[in-house]
Amino acid sequence: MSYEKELAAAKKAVTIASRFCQKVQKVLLQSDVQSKSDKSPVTVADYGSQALVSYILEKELPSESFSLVAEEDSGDLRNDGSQEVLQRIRELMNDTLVSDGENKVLSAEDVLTAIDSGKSEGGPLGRHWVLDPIDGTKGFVRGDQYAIALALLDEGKVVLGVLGCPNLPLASIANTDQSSSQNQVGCLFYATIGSGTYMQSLDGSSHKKVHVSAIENPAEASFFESFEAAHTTFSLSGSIATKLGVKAPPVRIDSQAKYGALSRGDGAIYLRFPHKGYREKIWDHAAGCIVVTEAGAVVSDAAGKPLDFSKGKFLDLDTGIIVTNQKLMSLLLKAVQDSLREASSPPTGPSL
Ligand SMILES: Nc1ncnc2c1ncn2[C@@H]1O[C@H](COP(=O)(O)O)[C@@H](OP(=O)(O)O)[C@H]1O
Ligand SMILES: [Mg+2]
Ligand SMILES: [Mg+2]
Ligand SMILES: [Mg+2]
Repeated sequence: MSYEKELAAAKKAVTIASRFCQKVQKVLLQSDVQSKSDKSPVTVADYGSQALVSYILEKELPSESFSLVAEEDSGDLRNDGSQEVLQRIRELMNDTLVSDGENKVLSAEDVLTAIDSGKSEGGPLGRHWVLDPIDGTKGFVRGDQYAIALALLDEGKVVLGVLGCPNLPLASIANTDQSSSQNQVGCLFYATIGSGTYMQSLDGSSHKKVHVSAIENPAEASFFESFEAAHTTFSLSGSIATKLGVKAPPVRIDSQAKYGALSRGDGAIYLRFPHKGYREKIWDHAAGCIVVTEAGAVVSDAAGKPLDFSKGKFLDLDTGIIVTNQKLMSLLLKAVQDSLREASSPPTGPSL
């Protein structure tokens, strides 16, 4: 099955959305950042990116029935107090569309309609686009890493992924300070099922096939995890790394840029252990998962089961997500299960 048309449309959509987000990050105002009902942040860029990706996909693939599962919805933008924010999104988006040669000026209603195309629930049948318009909004607001993550689900399987990482240097971030200024920044990773993973610069100048690290000795491995302590359990990943014999300190960056960095071998392991009660959403992992899998990695939950994207908006998984290459996975799984067992059994004090 070829997904050429869909890949071309997805790359165009993510590239335009990435350029839009780069522009907005430079001029982001405090008033551009809102807080959603779940207390998580959302910005004019999250909304604008979702509207742009939805608009471009529908324009580039007119014939197909369009189903999009996306993180944001227009609810908060439709209430009276949000007219100014909506206008700002519209102006910022139209600037981008004009500078990208798209001869279309969107109205406020067009913006709301485009955002709301993302209301699909996904599921095991048919085709669904899966979009996180800005993954790592906290990183985006902080001026650090974030990603535009777009995937295609076909009959419940992720078959295509495009990951725009506007702030990720083209050079490895293995252990250097990823904000080092001399590097060109802005990467686009893409993969289709069975065809490998490629990385290009956002401006399309450089382009190469990438592969995950082939490290077999954990002592040489480094691992990636969230920047945000609220999103993962640092003590658990630390214990796993120690059991594995990993010497390097963790590389902590926001968003699915971690999957992109792993796909090109910047690190060998990704550990994600959300705190109790958190349910992972498919848009936080679909694109990253195929990008790193097609580059040679294994992605599983803490029980070693592959992630299942066919169950709607949520990933129902065991405890956390672990990623590494084929050679290290059995060692990693054992370290994970030993650490989880230790964490769940209370420390045995001296017998009284
Ligand atoms: N308590 C929590 N545990 C795990 N992930 C969480 C979380 N709260 C939010 N997230 C998710 O973590 C994503 C960012 O991933 P990372 O931690 O790798 O930077 C956020 O995506 P958004 O920024 O799109 O909302 C959000 O969906
Ligand atoms: Mg969010
Ligand atoms: Mg996200
Ligand atoms: Mg998001």
